[in-house]
Amino acid sequence: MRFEINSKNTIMKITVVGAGAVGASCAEYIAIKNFASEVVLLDIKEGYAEGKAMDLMQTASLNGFDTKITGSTNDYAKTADSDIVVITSGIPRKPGMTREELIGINAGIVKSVSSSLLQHSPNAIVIVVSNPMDTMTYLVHKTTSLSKNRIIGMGGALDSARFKYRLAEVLKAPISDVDGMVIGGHSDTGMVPLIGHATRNSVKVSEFLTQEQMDYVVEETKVGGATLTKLLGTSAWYAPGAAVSSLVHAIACDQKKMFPCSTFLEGEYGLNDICIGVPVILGKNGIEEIVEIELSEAEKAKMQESTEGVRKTNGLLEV
Ligand SMILES: NC(=O)C1=CN([C@@H]2O[C@H](COP(=O)(O)OP(=O)(O)OC[C@H]3O[C@@H](n4cnc5c(N)ncnc54)[C@H](O)[C@@H]3O)[C@@H](O)[C@H]2O)C=CC1
Ligand SMILES: O=C([O-])CC(=O)C(=O)O
Repeated sequence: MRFEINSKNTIMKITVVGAGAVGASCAEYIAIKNFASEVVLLDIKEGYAEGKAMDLMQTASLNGFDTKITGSTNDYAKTADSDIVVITSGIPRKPGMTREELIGINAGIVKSVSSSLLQHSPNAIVIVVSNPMDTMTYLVHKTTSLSKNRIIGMGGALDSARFKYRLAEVLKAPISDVDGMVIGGHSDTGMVPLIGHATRNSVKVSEFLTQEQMDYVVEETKVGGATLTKLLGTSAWYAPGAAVSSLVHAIACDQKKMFPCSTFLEGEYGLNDICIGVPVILGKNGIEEIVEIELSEAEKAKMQESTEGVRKTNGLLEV
């Protein structure tokens, strides 16, 4: 075995619920990064997770990983003692839909899945992916007894990756040259790409780009998921899977990396009783710190607007 040694110096078990497009992509990236001993894929569809796990395991000798991937049809006993659990179960949107429209079906799924997972892994760190993600993260917060540092919503890591893709496009620069972050709600209107903070090799992008180019980057970033949904007929999975695997890696290997994640706020950014995307430090304890950065008045106003959108969706929950 040649696993990267994680912080606990132990082996890591990770469960991914939902063996669909995002869940399988996430499992694949986790395996390829070779830091986990075991990934359990679980799905409600008979044989589906077992099939995906077998297919992925048959890439192991080709891709050079030792992570063991197993599948389970709704048997949570097989997920017992997971260190990290990822919830991707639920329906994706179709072209023309918003993420918020998924709440009716996905809230029930996320509530029952998180409860089943925690019965077998009461100390797990939970990463919520199912949409509408900020509201599903809030739901897990409200319906489980997990401490807030162990409940993490994935959206900002993906949105930031799309932001960097668009920045690189207009800058005509390699993506490795650009840096930028998206905070706020994970929705078509609620994302707040921090264009004023974005850089190319530490130089603000405003030095290179016109206002029109920066507006283009911001708008394309916000509708990044909708653009792909229109092209694919369902929502994206490669970048979402890669984004989740980056969060899992940061936690499993105690990397103390900063990502924008949806987290329960208690006064940070002047906000309370909401899960929304802000920069956090991820390590072995999950969210180890919420980082409060200085926002401009315009950014604060956008964050406020985003908050109102998330609260409206939270209001549809029956908790
Ligand atoms: N937060 C984010 O950045 C992103 C979120 N998403 C969301 O992730 C979710 C999954 O998307 P896809 O993988 O594309 O969908 P998919 O339809 O390919 O896969 C979902 C899987 O969940 C399973 N499932 C449904 N109910 C279940 C239950 N009760 N227990 C276990 N498994 C169950 C289904 O059988 C299916 O295999 C969607 O809600 C989507 O909107 C997708 C991309 C990015
Ligand atoms: O667009 C969607 O519905 C799925 C998602 O959250 C994303 O890809 O950002």
